[in-house]
Amino acid sequence: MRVGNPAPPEQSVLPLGEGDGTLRILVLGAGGIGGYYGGRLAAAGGDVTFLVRPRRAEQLMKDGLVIRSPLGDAQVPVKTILREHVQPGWDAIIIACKSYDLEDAIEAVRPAAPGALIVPQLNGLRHLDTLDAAFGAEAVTGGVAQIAVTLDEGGAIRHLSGMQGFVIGARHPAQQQRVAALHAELERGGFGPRLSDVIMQDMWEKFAFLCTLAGICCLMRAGTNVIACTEDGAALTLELLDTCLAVATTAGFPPRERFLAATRRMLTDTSAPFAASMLRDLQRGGRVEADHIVGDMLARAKAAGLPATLLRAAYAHLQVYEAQRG
Ligand SMILES: NC(=O)C1=CN([C@@H]2O[C@H](COP(=O)(O)OP(=O)(O)OC[C@H]3O[C@@H](n4cnc5c(N)ncnc54)[C@H](OP(=O)(O)O)[C@@H]3O)[C@@H](O)[C@H]2O)C=CC1
Ligand SMILES: CC(C)(CO)C(=O)C(=O)O
Repeated sequence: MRVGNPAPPEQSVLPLGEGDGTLRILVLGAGGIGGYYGGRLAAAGGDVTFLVRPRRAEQLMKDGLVIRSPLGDAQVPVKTILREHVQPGWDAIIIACKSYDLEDAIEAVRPAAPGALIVPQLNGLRHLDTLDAAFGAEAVTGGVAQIAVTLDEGGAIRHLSGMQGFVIGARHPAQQQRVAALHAELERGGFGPRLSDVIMQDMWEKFAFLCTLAGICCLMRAGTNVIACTEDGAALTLELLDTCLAVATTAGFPPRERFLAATRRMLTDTSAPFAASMLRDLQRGGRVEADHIVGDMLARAKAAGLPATLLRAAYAHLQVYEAQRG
């Protein structure tokens, strides 16, 4: 791994393409998701620049991007840029912020967007509509992150398990070639990106799984392994999953058998700690993506006339948390 001090943010951005076929990738946010995948790609020699805010830029300049992972640690000097210096000239822009920061993130990347694929890696679905409205549906790909990561207080990315899945796929025929080229470039990062030809199916399945996980973990303030040890914990978790899957099915994305079996097993496994990133955010008193995940699923359930008692309870619980947080 390369280690050292990168150039100051203002000086660190290269002008348009270097002509060697390497794709120029801008990553919005060097938190858990952006930092992990962008960091892995940068460590492997990819042309990655992080669009960050001043505090994170200073941290990255001082320490480089630090990854602590059971799959191998890394400390990588990375290029950063502040929003006031952003210009066009990117092949892809990976959006890796929380949903509540999306509007601001859109304004930050807007000058970089002409000609670039917009590659969101947020959980949920509703961000696709927001990004389509901002950049045009032909620019915005689908994406799923299958990983558990968190940014620690010192600015290091903590990878919490050996899982590191990254799925991308075209949502529009006009994107297909460029998405395939981006996938090939991401392979350099060593995290095994998967190119999906059914990305909306993948996104719906992840949405249903995550909404169940976040909903039940936050409601019970515990991981699914603890919940599943109680008298009704596993049954309640699977009931919530059924509601989310009914919403997905109504939207035209019934779950595939393999997903269903694996998800049921994972959500009721008592052998190893497992919790949603939303529970970690809540336990440290931070903001949560309640509206984007649980609220959105509930709105869709209501619109479809589906019974959703547990989903309503989970969302009410998160809204109470947010109200008390102030
Ligand atoms: N963490 C996980 O395990 C997983 C997360 N996800 C999803 O990925 C998405 C991102 O989550 P995660 O990486 O955990 O979140 P983090 O909070 O760790 O990282 C988000 C980063 O985005 C940065 N950011 C936000 N707005 C801007 C902006 N305008 N300009 C520059 N930087 C900005 C924040 O910067 P700053 O530090 O300055 O606030 C922050 O560092 C979420 O939708 C989440 O649900 C999906 C799978 C797993
Ligand atoms: C469930 C998990 C870890 C899968 O990637 C996730 O997306 C999250 O906790 O936000």
